[in-house]
Amino acid sequence: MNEITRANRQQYTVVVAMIDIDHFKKVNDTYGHAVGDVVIASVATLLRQRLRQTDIIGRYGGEEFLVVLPYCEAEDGWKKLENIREYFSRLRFRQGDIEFACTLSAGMVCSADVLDEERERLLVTADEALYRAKRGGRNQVCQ
Ligand SMILES: Nc1nc2c(ncn2[C@@H]2O[C@H](COP(=O)(O)OP(=O)(O)OP(=O)(O)O)[C@@H](O)[C@H]2O)c(=O)[nH]1
Repeated sequence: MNEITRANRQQYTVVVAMIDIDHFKKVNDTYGHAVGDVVIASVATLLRQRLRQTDIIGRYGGEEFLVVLPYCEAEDGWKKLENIREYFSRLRFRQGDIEFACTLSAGMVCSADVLDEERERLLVTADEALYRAKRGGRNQVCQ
């Protein structure tokens, strides 16, 4: 998490977000692992298309992504993630004649909104927000 350390040192705000496809096990179980992989790849493409080149996008485990947005305020970060969430929910995937849709949940935190001593654990805080998004019904961005 060099970017977070740098942001703390140089005092610019950074948004950290965890993004997770909803009920993904069901996608695999219903349509197969290969189709699941297509869904994961589409999230990666969407993130690359909708975020800046200087933003950091990483795959964090199976169907989970971690993004770090340097020089980004909470409001702006939330809007970007909400836009990605909305767009993804409107995508349609196919397996033969069957068409289906997926949703994703995201948890985010902005470094400006946490105490100094908590800046090192932005990832944990973002993960807690993701948990709230899941518990709150999924297909939403929580901070
Ligand atoms: N197709 C595919 N599946 C993967 C990959 N990595 C992990 N998975 C699957 O992703 C699923 C993750 O499911 P869970 O974490 O249990 O949660 P979920 O079904 O997404 O439900 P919620 O996160 O609670 O909405 C598991 O079934 C994994 O096998 C991958 O690279 N490709």
